Amino acid sequence: MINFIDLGSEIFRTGFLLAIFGYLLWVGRTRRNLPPRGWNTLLSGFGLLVFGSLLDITDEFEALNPFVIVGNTHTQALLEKVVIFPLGYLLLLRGLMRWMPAVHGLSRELECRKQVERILEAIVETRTGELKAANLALAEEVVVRRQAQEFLEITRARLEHLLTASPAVIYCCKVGGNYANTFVSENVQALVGYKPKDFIEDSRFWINHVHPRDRERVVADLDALLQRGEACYEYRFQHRDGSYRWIHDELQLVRDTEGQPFEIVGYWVDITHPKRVEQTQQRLSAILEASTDFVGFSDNEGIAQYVNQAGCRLVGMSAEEAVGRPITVFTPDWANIIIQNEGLPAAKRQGWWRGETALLHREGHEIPVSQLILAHHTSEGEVEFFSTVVRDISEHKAYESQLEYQANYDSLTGLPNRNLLQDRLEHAIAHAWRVRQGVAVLFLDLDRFKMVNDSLGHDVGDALLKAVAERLRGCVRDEDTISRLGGDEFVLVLEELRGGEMSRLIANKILAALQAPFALEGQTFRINASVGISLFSRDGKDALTLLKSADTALHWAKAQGRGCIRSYTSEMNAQVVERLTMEQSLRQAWERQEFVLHYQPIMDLQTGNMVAVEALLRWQHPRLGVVPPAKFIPLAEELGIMPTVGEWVLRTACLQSRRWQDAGLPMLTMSVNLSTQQFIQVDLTDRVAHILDETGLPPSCLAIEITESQIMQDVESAVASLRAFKEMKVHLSIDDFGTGYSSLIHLKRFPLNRLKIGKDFIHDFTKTPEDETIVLAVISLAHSLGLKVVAEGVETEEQLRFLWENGCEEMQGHYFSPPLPASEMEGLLQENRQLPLRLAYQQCH
Ligand SMILES: Nc1nc2c(ncn2[C@@H]2O[C@H](COP(=O)(O)O[C@H]3[C@@H](O)[C@H](n4cnc5c(=O)[nH]c(N)nc54)O[C@@H]3COP(=O)(O)O)[C@@H](O)[C@H]2O)c(=O)[nH]1
Repeated sequence: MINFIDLGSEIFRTGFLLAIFGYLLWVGRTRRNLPPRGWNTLLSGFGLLVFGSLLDITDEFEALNPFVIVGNTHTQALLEKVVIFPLGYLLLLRGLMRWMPAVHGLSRELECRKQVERILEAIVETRTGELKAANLALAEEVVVRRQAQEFLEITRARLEHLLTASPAVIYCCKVGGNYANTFVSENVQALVGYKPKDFIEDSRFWINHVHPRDRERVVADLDALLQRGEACYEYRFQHRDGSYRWIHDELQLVRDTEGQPFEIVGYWVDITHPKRVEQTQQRLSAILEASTDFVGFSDNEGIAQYVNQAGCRLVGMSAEEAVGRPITVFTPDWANIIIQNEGLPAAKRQGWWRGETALLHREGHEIPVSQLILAHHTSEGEVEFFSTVVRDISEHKAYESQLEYQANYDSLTGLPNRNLLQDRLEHAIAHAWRVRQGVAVLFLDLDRFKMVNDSLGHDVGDALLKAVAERLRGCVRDEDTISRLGGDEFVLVLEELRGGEMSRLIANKILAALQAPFALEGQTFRINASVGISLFSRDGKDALTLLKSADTALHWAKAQGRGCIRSYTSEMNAQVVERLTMEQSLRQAWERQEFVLHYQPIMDLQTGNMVAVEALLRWQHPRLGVVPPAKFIPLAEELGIMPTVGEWVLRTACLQSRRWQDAGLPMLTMSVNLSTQQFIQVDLTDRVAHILDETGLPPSCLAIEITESQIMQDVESAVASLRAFKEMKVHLSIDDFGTGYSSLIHLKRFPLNRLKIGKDFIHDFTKTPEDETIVLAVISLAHSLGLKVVAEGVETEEQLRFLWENGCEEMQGHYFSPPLPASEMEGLLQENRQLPLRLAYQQCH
């Protein structure tokens, strides 16, 4: 039986040995990594001991024998005890002995290592200290760096904000070519409406948006940049919305390390507004400089800060001379007083002042000006400076005074005209009220002035008016007013008059002065004048009434004859009323067909036959009866209705003549008078031709009568008209010959047929030798010009005989027949009555 306790003890012993063995192996090899010195011996010792132990075990446990190589014998036991165990122990000892130095070395090495470790630990400790210090420094540096980083971040963010908010757009671009952008800051969008990528993606984007007119210059400047290294210029850039913005572009060339141009960096700023302001200022400045007005401004101390060119010219200084001077040097003293006392206070108060002052040229002469002063205030309400616009009104003033003169004075005589007369008269009346003295108004009209004008020409007429004005000046005091109203009408206002008689005395003095002959333009002649007088306050209390009264008195004076003086009386007004009534009735007469024609025969003094009939106008007034033409034709002329009436006369007379011819009555010449207004019609001959054509009267059956004065008004056109009539075969007669002033030279040029001697000469020639002489002279003159003579107004046989004896060809007058209505004239024609020439013959034979 197996003794399990012993077996266990043996196994334990063996296990223990194996453990020791294993440990030693482990220490030797693994821990110390030493060469296995003594190990084999040691293991052999152990091996033998183990083997010996196994043999012991087999002794105890026979069952194990088969597994033991050596059987359990005494020899074997001996061997076991003597060889195996001692050898085992010896080997074990030897192994240990060999192993000890290694262990000792190992321990020394261990000690060394420990020392090294200690040194290392010291070093580590030192280093750790250093590292700790370094770490600390590092930590501090990290903190600093972090702070720097944060600062950088903040700065970057700030810069970004600044860049976004900045009006300047930062950009980079390539050098040369199209200068394509490589970078454009975001804020470009605010500048021109485009995004940075628009600039970067299209290499021509920037240059294509530069204004075409600026492009060439900009590229040239950029090219120049390569030489200088920097540039700064302005150009227009097209905004996305199509408009152009002014850009200020400032840029620099960046070179690479080798000094070669690398890129351009710069910035764009929108200067559209300042540019506009600048342009506006330039334009304003150009306008100011181009202005013809003095424009300037001064500080509130009154020192000139700016004077434009026109201003400098007006005061005769250069801009350098003018600026810096007190503005008072530009104006005369009297104007400075106005400006200081009135202009500047008003400008300070209400912002502006306008008035008429003057500029003082450095040479001393004054220039009348219209001046505007403006006060410019600070936001605090203080006057900052004054500006002024001054306009030269010399021409205006001259024109104004010329106008004033024209408005108040008669240009021919230099006398006050109606306007100034009215003014002076009003003053005179006002003064008369105060001093309780009289004022007289003398209305003067030259007699037969029209005749002088018409016959001697307008130059003589004008010279006469001037001479009359001069003589009038000599008749009154300087304080009295002499005025010319127009034509030959003069009005005198006599002031401080004592009694109405004085006015008559002066009127007489005037008439006497005018009666002296006038020698003008080579002609000497006399004239007369008529005067109407009105007195303040008897004949009127205001200017208008006094003038009216004097005018009425003048009419009365003229009605009395030449060279009369009449003072106004209230009865005279009735005449004026009559005239007004007449005017009104005359206007209505035409509409009411109140005009008729009477016909007066013109007889041949040789045969006694009727050769012509004169058509004479009559007005059949419903209340006044037949009004003779002398009473209404001048008024009709004044009212301007005479051309219409005259045309009616012509048509009616031609028609009547044609009817008599058609009725088989003798074919006589129809003589028709033309009024002055008719005669000056430019288409007169056409009108007459048209009426002849219309009525069917042969032109040779019409005679036209015109007066000398009508012809002399415009000789050349009269000659033209008369020649045209002559060509039409119309007869022409000069009416009332001898009463006008026709020039014999002109008379020759007129293609006339007859001269009619005015009835005034015929009337009187039997009593007045002068008139007889005139009649004979006219007959002789007419004959010498190859013209027939018609004597008008023949009333007596004596007159008839005289005319017959002296070769007058024809007569017209009550002796044979007064003017007759058409029906009576027709009877006369039918009767074919002849002029009884018996008496004349009897006398002769
Ligand atoms: N433009 C026009 N003028 C006209 C027209 N009709 C007339 N007149 C002109 O008016 C003036 C006055 O004319 P009237 O009062 O008709 O006088 C004429 C005769 O009636 C008058 N006469 C004739 N014979 C005698 C006489 O023996 N004694 C006398 N006292 N008077 C007489 O003479 C005037 C003749 O006219 P005229 O030959 O033309 O001179 C007068 O000047 C007319 O021209 C008209 O239609 N248009």
